[in-house]
Amino acid sequence: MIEFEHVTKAFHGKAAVSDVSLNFAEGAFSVLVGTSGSGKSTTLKMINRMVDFDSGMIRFAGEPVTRHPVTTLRRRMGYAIQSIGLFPHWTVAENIATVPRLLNWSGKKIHSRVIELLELLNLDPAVFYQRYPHQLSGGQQQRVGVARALAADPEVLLMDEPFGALDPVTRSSLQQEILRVQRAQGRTIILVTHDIDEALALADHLVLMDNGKVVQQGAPDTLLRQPASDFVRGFFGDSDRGIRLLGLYRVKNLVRQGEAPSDGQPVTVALSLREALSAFIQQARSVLPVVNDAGEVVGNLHLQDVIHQGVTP
Ligand SMILES: Nc1ncnc2c1ncn2[C@@H]1O[C@H](COP(=O)(O)OP(=O)(O)OP(=O)(O)O)[C@@H](O)[C@H]1O
Repeated sequence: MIEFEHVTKAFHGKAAVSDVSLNFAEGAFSVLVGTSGSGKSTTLKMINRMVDFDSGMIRFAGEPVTRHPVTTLRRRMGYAIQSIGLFPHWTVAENIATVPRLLNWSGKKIHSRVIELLELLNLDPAVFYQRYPHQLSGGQQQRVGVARALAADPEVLLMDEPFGALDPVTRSSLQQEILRVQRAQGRTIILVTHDIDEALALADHLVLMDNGKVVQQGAPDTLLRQPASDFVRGFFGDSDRGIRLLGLYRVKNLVRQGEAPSDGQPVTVALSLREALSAFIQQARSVLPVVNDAGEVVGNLHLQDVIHQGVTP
């Protein structure tokens, strides 16, 4: 859906992005991670032409982005950033309605969409609808920024550290919400983050950048199991790779069915193996029963199977 071919961008003679070739597939959740100053934000901003590239080519839906009028691009691509850029003299509702208003939606449709998004992002409409940005906490402003980006149901969502100022609980629930939206509606999402665990939790397609270049890209599992260089290995923390791999798998992948249910507090099929490992340690057991979403016992989980799954070469 979005293709980079040998794209280069320099600021004041210094390359920020060098010879980057990438393909962001339709419906995929792509995540850019990397060291500070490695060119992630610049890469993102070149997609909706907030920054122009110097050489190479970027295509959106088969056409060079330079052939799409900037206004059209911005309507088709939602954009959410950490330092959120809400309009200070507009209420929360007006901010969220920015693009729907540009698209001439009816007042009624805009109102119901704003309510729906406030609820989605856990902001009580009765409290927040009429507030102004300066009356919100940083995390609430960020959520309004995400709501604004989602408002007109864009084909592509570009997000630059959108959850940066959130506490871990809100951050995790918003991550789940974005994943749900992406899976349910097949949205193409490209997200920049510093947070390795966030990147691993969200990405179908992970792009690791360093010094303006793509160092490795692929499924998270591939980057963890087959790091292309010592830099990649070090980036994911050599000693944490096994634990991080466990975060990519669910209990349901390893259930041993047909065994007599073990003693112990059950784990659920949807739990990550990383969380299941904590349950083994907390309960000082090597086998735990597994329950499905309806709470029925479906088999056992063995600690040795979990450990095996987290073994890296
Ligand atoms: N508008 C600009 N003017 C001059 N230099 C810039 C500009 N934007 C980015 N740069 C430089 O380009 C390089 C890449 O910056 P970019 O913001 O893309 O990196 P990043 O990977 O997103 O960094 P971070 O994770 O720290 O946000 C950096 O060296 C930065 O200083």
